[in-house]
Amino acid sequence: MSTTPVIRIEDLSKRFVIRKEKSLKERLLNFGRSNLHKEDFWALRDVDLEIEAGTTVGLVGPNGSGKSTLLKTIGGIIQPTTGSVLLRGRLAALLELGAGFHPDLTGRENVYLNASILGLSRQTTDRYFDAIVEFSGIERFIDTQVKFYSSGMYVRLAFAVAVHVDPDILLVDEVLAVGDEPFQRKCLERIRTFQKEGRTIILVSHGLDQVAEFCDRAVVLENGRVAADGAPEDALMVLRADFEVARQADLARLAAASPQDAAAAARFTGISVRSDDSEGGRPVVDEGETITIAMEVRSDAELRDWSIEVGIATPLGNPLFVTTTEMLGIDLAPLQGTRQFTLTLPEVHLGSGDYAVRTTLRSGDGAEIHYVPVGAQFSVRTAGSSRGHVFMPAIFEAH
Ligand SMILES: Nc1ncnc2c1ncn2[C@@H]1O[C@H](COP(=O)(O)OP(=O)(O)OP(=O)(O)O)[C@@H](O)[C@H]1O
Repeated sequence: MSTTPVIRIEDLSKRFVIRKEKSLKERLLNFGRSNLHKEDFWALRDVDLEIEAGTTVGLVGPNGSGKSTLLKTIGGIIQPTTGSVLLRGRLAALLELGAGFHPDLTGRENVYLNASILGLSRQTTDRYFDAIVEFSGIERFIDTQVKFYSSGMYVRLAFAVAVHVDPDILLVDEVLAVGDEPFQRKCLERIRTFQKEGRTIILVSHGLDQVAEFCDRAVVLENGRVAADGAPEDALMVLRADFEVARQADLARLAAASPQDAAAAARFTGISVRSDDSEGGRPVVDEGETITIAMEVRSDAELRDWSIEVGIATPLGNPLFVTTTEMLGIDLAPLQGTRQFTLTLPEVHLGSGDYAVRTTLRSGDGAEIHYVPVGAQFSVRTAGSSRGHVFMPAIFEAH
């Protein structure tokens, strides 16, 4: 695989001007002038990215963080306010539903129009036409105006065109999600083929597991800026942690609306992993050895009939192990104030890698009182005789 950048984004920013209705007071004060006032909104700020040929990059982030704006800027559909995008090679893009299709033209006419915009001659498109229609699976509607298409039919045809025009770079926004399951699977298979052929793909997705599975790299956008960029596992961990911060802030806001409940709410006030060894500040345990998870819980009001759940998850948040005080047959005494607890796992049989400890406080009916998805992290070291999240001794013999 070559390491030449095929996309170079430098210092890219995009400003939108939003027009808002003025309040009644503002209207009275500005009598006679427009009822709208303008506000600048920066959808992208100082984005620098270099994307190497042959990589699949997942663009992730909360709603409104600028993913589609970045993809459209790369696709040349919107112009940046500052900065530049340099591309090497033919680009095909699947952006907003309907982008690139003319509603009054038929599917057939749109295939030719689209292909010619992407630089294909009529003869070349003639050659690909049947394959495009077959891939799309909408033969019956190919001579219908696309304004009568369902959103799924739109995407089927648009994806079919995009993958048949021999692009070096493929941009795919969330649109694939509107296709039905068999079609999505077909698209993902095609994307895999593209990867093997060394093409470059940028994929916007809210499916973080999908990004982890398909992408070599993930870029996290938050408020128009790059918040993390790197191996999917690391970048997605940043995003998940930020989602959790936002969720806790939401909970805090809700709690602030009823301060009595907030003060009374029980919560974890400390979670750590103890082991004999550490690397770069992170506890490390050798396979087969012991770790101890220490927790501190605080409740200002008396907490009765409650339990603690402790889990171990991969950096991407997939749970591997869960136990609860209930499962362990332990009845926790009522709690008022602060108390410490430990859970000891005398033999850790995980594979090499990093893990997160997640903890949940639950009331007697199982309802969640406080959930901490990444309370602490630790690494496991093995002899290196296997890969995967579970460690098992392996003996190989010739007979
Ligand atoms: N044409 C426009 N005019 C004004 N504001 C816009 C325009 N296009 C996008 N925005 C704003 O820019 C921000 C980023 O939008 P964008 O669609 O890029 O986000 P996104 O990360 O793709 O979100 P989602 O996950 O919801 O699809 C949003 O706040 C959006 O309202």
